[in-house]
Amino acid sequence: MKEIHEIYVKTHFSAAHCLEGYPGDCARLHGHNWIIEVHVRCERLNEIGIGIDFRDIKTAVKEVLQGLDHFNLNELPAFKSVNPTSENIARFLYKELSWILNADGIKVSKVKVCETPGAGAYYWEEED
Ligand SMILES: Nc1nc2c(c(=O)[nH]1)N=C([C@H](O)[C@H](O)COP(=O)(O)OP(=O)(O)OP(=O)(O)O)CN2
Ligand SMILES: [Zn+2]
Repeated sequence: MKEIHEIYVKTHFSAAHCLEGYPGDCARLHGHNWIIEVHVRCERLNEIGIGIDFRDIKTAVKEVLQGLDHFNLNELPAFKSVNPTSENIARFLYKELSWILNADGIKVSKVKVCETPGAGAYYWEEED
C-alpha cells in the first residue's frame, strides 16, 4: 500500500474575459475574481513531516498568476486559440505549475478553478 498526501493551496486572481461563441451575456467582456485551488500529490514526507512546503506552492502559483492577474485573458497568448473558460484556465495552470513543481515523488495532481463560489472546473491528467 502506498501512503499518499495531497497538499493544497487556495488563492484567487482577478481578470476580464469573454467567451467567444457563447450563446448569451458571457460573450461580452466581463470580469471575475477566479478562485484557484492547486493540489499536489506527495509520496513521501521529509524529516519534519512536510510533503511539499505550502510556501513553495504559493510561490509557484504567484509566479504563474502574475501572467493572468488584471489582464484581459482573451488577449494573452495562452488563450488566443482557446476560450478562457474555467476548464481551459485550469488546464493552463496545471501545465505551467507541473513544470515548476513536479519532482521525484511530487506531482501536481489537480487544479480547480471557480468563477463563482458555486461553479467551477477541475483539470487533471491520467495515463491512457
Ligand atoms: N463549464 C463552464 N460554463 C461556463 C463558464 C465556464 O468557464 N465553464 N463560464 C461562464 C461565464 O464565464 C460566466 O461569466 C459565468 O457564468 P455563471 O457561473 O452563471 O456566473 P454568474 O455571475 O452569471 O452567476 P449567476 O449565478 O448566474 O448570478 C458561463 N458558463
Ligand atoms: Zn465569465
